[in-house]
Amino acid sequence: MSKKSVDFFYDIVSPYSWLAFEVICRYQHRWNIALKLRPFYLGGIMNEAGNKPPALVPNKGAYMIKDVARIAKHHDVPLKFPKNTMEMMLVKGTLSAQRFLTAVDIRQPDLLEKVSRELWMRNWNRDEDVTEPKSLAEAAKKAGMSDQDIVATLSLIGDEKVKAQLKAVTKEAMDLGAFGAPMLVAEINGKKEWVFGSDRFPIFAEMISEKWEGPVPGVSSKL
Ligand SMILES: N[C@@H](CCC(=O)N[C@@H](CS)C(=O)NCC(=O)O)C(=O)O
Repeated sequence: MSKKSVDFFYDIVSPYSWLAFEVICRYQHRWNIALKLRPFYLGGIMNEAGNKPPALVPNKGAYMIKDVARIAKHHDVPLKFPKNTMEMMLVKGTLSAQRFLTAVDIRQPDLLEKVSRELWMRNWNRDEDVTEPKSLAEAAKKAGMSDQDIVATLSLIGDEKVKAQLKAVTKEAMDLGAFGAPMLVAEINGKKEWVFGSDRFPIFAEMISEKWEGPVPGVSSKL
């Protein structure tokens, strides 16, 4: 049976995207799916959709810190809030990181999963920078990219082709109706259907007729 295509739209600024990313990566070889990782720019989505980061509502922001910590534990993802989350999200941002991931997708798509994870480890585990070329290079190195490829990939960050691809992927999500991250998209009866959030896997599994076995498949207590 041919594999069902699943697209995962994410931005490493988003902690819920990291949780969903680890889950869909765990399932990519358990479900009959062809997973395509789609780095997009959440800042662009927020602007275009007229939305704003949930943490800007003070009570929601305070709840999110607890919520994300609980889900991270439940999902077995080593997520820790950085000291200055707002600065990381809103001042420093992730535009260059998302362009870097786009360049990785163009040059070495097989490394996209590992480089994405290393960038999340930087901003959502070790409270390290993800804006400087040196930081992106360190993440790529940890992900197994060669020094020569790192130089070539970094040089593409400002390239029109990379900027255009990031814009196109962001627009593709917008055209589907995006307002946030993460998004899981599948083609069902010839039509693209999607869910928003790291908490919609049971529904998504049902949509694509696959079995949901919890965020850490194989561990029954995490169902
Ligand atoms: N309930 C969702 C929440 C996901 C979420 O809040 N994502 C943020 C980015 S980290 C977002 O884009 N929110 C937009 C919104 O809530 O309108 C989950 O558990 O994953």
